[in-house]
Amino acid sequence: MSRHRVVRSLNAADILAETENYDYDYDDYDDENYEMTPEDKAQMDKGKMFVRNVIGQVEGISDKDIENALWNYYYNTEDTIAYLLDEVHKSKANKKSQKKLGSNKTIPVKKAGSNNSGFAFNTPSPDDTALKAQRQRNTGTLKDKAKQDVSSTSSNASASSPILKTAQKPESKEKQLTTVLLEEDNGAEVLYDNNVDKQLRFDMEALNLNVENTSSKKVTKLPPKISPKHKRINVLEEYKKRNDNKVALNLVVVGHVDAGKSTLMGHLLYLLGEVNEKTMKKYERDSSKIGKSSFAYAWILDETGEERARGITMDIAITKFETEHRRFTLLDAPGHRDFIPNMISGAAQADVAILVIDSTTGEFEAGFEANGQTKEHALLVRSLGVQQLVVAINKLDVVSWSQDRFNEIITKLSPFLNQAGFKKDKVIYIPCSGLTGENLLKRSQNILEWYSGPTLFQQIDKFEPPIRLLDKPFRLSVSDFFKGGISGMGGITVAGKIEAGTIQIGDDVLVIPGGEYGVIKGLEANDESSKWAAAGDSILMTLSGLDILQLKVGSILCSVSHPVPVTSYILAQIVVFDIKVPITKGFPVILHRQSLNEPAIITKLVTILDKSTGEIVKKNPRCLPKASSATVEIKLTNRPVPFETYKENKELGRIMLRKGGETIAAGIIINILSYNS
Ligand SMILES: Nc1nc2c(ncn2[C@@H]2O[C@H](COP(=O)(O)OP(=O)(O)OP(=O)(O)O)[C@@H](O)[C@H]2O)c(=O)[nH]1
Repeated sequence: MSRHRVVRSLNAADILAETENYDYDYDDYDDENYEMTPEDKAQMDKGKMFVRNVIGQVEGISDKDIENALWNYYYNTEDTIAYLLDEVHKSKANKKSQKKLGSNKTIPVKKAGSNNSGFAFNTPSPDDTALKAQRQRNTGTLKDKAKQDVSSTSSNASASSPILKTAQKPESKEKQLTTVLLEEDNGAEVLYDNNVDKQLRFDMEALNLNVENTSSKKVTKLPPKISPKHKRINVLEEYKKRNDNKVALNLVVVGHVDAGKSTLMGHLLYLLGEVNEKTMKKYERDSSKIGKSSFAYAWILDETGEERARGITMDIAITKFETEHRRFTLLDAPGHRDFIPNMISGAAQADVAILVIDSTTGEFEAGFEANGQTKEHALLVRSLGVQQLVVAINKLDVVSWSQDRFNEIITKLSPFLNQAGFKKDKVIYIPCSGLTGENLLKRSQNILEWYSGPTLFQQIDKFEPPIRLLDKPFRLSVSDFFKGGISGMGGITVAGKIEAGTIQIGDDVLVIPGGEYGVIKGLEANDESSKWAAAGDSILMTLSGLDILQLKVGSILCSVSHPVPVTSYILAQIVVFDIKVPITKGFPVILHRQSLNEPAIITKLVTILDKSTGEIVKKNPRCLPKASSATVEIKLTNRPVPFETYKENKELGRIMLRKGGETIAAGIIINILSYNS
């Protein structure tokens, strides 16, 4: 049973009816000379900051435009954002169509008579009027006079807007959408969209923004219309059907350089029949021609010429495979320290991980010491939210399948992994050889005497299903993008993993920063053509109506009705890694969040915390030593970017701090501190 309580069902017509019964003269209202109350001013300032923060510096939207839109929408930031973005979008579309027609003239627009603030609604639609009236009622500025003539107000629809240089048609009544506004018991607002049968949560308190009083009476605009060409899909139902069949998981393979990650996974894919004999023979032939025959299996995943020639993985390779109960998207990460940013971007997409250890004498030790990648990778995947780990103790063929060596490695590794935050029962050690293929799919004869546990294949089939943020607003961190669409269609294609929410063909998505939106024309989820996708899916999405210059790796695509805030100033709780020099105020770092990496400065050391209890041990410390836990203020130095708190979104709320090629700390965003102008 739903725990939501219907507060009120409203549509624009209802509000109009209500307004008609209210006695006032709309023309009598003097917008220009209206004195703002201190409350008005405070609301205006907060709202302006929030709106600017969300849309960023969009060309054509001045502070004055924001103020006027806020004023007209009674400080409702969601409606204001939707309106402003819509206007810019329409303006661009109009410019484009004028170009197509070979005309560079803009359609003349009549000037607004009564508003010289530089901005006016082009077409005060009936609901604008109603809201205005509602505001006037609430501020007590209306004179008790004649009834408003709605039709005359609507026909007086030729005001101009500086952000919209072309003519606009009034929106027809049929197009006005109905929203049922629901209120959650905890005070969070839930918008229930009748048309798409989907719930979207929006809890501004969780963002600590406290921007506006959430009124159960306000009318909220829905996301832009859905193309009638596409029948709406009940994505949650489809998701359930898909997962009833086999649970989908993103698996990252990490470990020190040359530990054998690509060989191990390449060989497993071959044994599973994912690579045919002919291709495998070709890889064997070609790799031996360049004197790298031992890399034949690695070539299944290392596809570029440079990777094959150098014998190292440089970027994340993505492949799919299935076990009896799981459907995996495999992310093979580079081990070399130069490519850690790529590794982070891959690991950020992962639910579970395989940590590959080279058991060869001296090699395990090299990977495990201070500047080896075994420790760093383990810390990184844990900090990025991975809780379940399979440790593949690899290359055991080189050490004669020694049980002693296997145990020695576990003895050294296990305390470290516990310290890094992996629970004992979530870490499983598997002896194997990626080169000979033993204990990958079938039990090795060489370990029968001392090992009776599962093979690698059996163990990964036991990974527990992850918790997906399906009921949160849509979020995707852009990991790549290119011109051209899926299967030859036009547009721009964006790649990334959906961190929260669901989408389907026909939906509009907003790019933050920038505030442009595009319409989803095509989708590929986990390498398969699809009409929908949900949190956890690695997708390709073809968008139309979007300028490619608006996209950047690390940008967030989000739901139009629930944009992600943009800021360059955050409060984070971090765990400091094994660093040589303590962190001090003013420390420059590179901040990583999914595929995003941005220069930043630690501007304030706020507290040192007790690692186990989280209690404050010291306020305003002068430095943060290695292995400490602390809260710090961080400021991005280049540009503001979209951030969400960990409380709001566990996936987007995690960060990583690196300096001089080393990861120095990882943590979570606990507050968004201020907004950028
Ligand atoms: N003897 C033996 N050699 C192995 C085994 N696994 C991998 N190798 C060899 O180790 C070398 C490196 O293997 P890769 O699979 O490229 O290692 P990687 O960890 O993917 O390398 P990066 O991604 O570049 O860090 C190759 O020569 C492999 O043949 C194994 O189980 N036994």
